[in-house]
Amino acid sequence: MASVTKVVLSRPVTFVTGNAKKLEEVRSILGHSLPLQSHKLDLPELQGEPEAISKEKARLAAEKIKGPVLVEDTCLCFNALKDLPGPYVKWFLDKLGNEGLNNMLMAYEDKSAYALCVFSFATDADTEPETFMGTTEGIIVPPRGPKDFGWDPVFQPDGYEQTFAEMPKEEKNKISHRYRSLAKVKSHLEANYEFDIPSETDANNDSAGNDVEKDTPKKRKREEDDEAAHEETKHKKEEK
Ligand SMILES: O=c1[nH]c(=O)c2ncn([C@@H]3O[C@H](COP(=O)(O)OP(=O)(O)OP(=O)(O)O)[C@@H](O)[C@H]3O)c2[nH]1
Ligand SMILES: [Mg+2]
Repeated sequence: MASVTKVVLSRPVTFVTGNAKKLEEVRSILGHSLPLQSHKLDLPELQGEPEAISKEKARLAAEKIKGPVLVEDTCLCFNALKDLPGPYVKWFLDKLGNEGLNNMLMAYEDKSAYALCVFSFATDADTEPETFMGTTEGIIVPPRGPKDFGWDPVFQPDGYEQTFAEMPKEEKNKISHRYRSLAKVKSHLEANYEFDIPSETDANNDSAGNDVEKDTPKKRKREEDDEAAHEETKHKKEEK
């Protein structure tokens, strides 16, 4: 059997996103299977097909981080609307809310939709990013469940009675578009790359000198506390 020469990476992969909820799911899906750190940055996004948007995000992220990066772009596609809002769901959700997403399908009998996650991995800014797609099929329903993550309250995956928002997180993370895409990322990286990371301290900074914080238990705990405090304030506001 021909043996595959693996590419050696001397830095952890930096997951670049401006979305704390995505990061939370990525961490819990990947666990410690991959040396991963995060960098909070809301990257500019092209208009176009999901794969092209995700790839361009990876190029921009790799330019900024100057090391191996992982990014993702998430779409929510309504079959009756020929896959719209797709990659533009963020803006539809911002302007119209979950009720508005429902109303968009009012004129159609077909409420079916799919969630699509397109991860892109790039070792550096000059190498073509590799993309990995994962989808979960479902239907769009009136909002049910906690409102702490995007359109989760209106997406009910096929074969389930609960919306993504109503499901325990562990359940969503076993069937989600993000899980399915990350499973491909993980097996591709395991098969083609190996990590040889020099020292603990070096890994705390990327080669561009950005302060990229390592994913330590202490960091996670702090972020969980921040998140909990944020949620508590949000709920108090909503109760008023
Ligand atoms: O209910 C949800 N369940 C999910 O599993 C999920 N994943 C993403 N989203 C939302 O869909 C839009 C994607 O836009 P998006 O991919 O550009 O993300 P973003 O701009 O928030 O982060 P990033 O681009 O910095 O990574 C944004 O509104 C996200 O909040 C989700 N909502
Ligand atoms: Mg975005």
